[in-house]
Amino acid sequence: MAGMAVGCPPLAAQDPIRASPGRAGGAVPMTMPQTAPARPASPTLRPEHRTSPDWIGRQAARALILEVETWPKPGLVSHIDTGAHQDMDAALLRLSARTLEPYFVALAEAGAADAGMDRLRLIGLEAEAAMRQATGNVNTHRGAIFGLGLLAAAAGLAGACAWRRPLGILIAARWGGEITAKPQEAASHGGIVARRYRAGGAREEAAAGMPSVYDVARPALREGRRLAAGDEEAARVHACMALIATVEDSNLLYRGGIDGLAFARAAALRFLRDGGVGCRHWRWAAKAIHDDFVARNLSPGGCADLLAMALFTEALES
Ligand SMILES: CC(C)(COP(=O)(O)OP(=O)(O)OC[C@H]1O[C@@H](n2cnc3c(N)ncnc32)[C@H](O)[C@@H]1O)[C@@H](O)C(=O)NCCC(=O)NCCS
Ligand SMILES: Nc1ncnc2c1ncn2[C@@H]1O[C@H](COP(=O)(O)OP(=O)(O)OP(=O)(O)O)[C@@H](O)[C@H]1O
Repeated sequence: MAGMAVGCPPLAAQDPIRASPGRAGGAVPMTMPQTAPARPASPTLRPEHRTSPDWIGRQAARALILEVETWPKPGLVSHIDTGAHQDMDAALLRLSARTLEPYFVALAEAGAADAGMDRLRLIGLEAEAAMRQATGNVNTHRGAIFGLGLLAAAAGLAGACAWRRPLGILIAARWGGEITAKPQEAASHGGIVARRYRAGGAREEAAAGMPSVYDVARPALREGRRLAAGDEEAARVHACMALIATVEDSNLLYRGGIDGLAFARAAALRFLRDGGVGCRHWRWAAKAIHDDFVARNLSPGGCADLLAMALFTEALES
């Protein structure tokens, strides 16, 4: 794969995270940089054998399963309970993750061949169809297919052209313009929310290079490990709360409107301000927030996806 004649996209003249279409309204400039980007210099990718499409696909499925095996995540499905969801449980999410693995492999291969967004979208739609077939038409991972799928494609492209900077920056530089140019779906829940609240959702996050993954979830995972003496599940809960406190999650907006989003953010922020997973009784504090979300039928599915994406990028970037 490393020998393939694929040219990496030139770096954006400005940091695509700060100057992305989603954030600043302009197209990502595809010229060589004059100055170093603002994001901290690169996590280098792992050795070549660990960037093969098969390995990338396995890591994507593993990240989805790790996300499920995390409790308490406010309103979300886990191995302990189904949160604010009537139509899915942990077993269905695990089945969905396993079903999607070959599609993540295909996306990594397509990325390695420098495919454009049209090709990636076709594979993404096939993955959605396979997910619905396997789950009896339940939307277990639509948002995750999109975000993790783009990261898998970026990992494939990065391996093919020795890209040594974050995968999110590669997404913004290679596919950000095409993601922004595609009209928003009218009938999807994300589309309805985008019109009603001018919320950018999953597409804006991706076109901006996944800032919530790199600037929120990854630092929170590290902080969670420090606070909870290396307890990985605690670190994932800490990162989930950090995401809920900041992300404009279209699932929260669809189910709870502006008030639901504000309630969710305030609860997560209070948890973090009280010490997060460094607090002695953190699990019960998180469980109380989980119960409040369930009582209000709130579920931050976008934050769950972003947590999985953070775990995936940790596995691929050292
Ligand atoms: C862009 C997508 C996510 C459509 O989303 P849309 O905004 O129309 O809304 P929809 O309700 O279907 O899904 C939104 C999902 O995104 C996630 N999400 C919500 N808010 C956010 C956020 N702020 N950041 C990231 N993800 C979020 C949630 O899981 C949510 O369920 C995607 O499903 C799509 O276009 N699929 C077609 C296939 C494709 O293009 N694939 C690309 C290559 S993999
Ligand atoms: N553990 C999880 N629990 C719940 N949702 C998750 C989880 N992990 C990821 N998600 C994301 O949440 C989305 C599903 O959320 P949800 O069921 O709230 O949305 P919906 O199907 O648009 O609408 P509805 O509100 O009618 O159920 C999926 O696209 C998926 O990517």
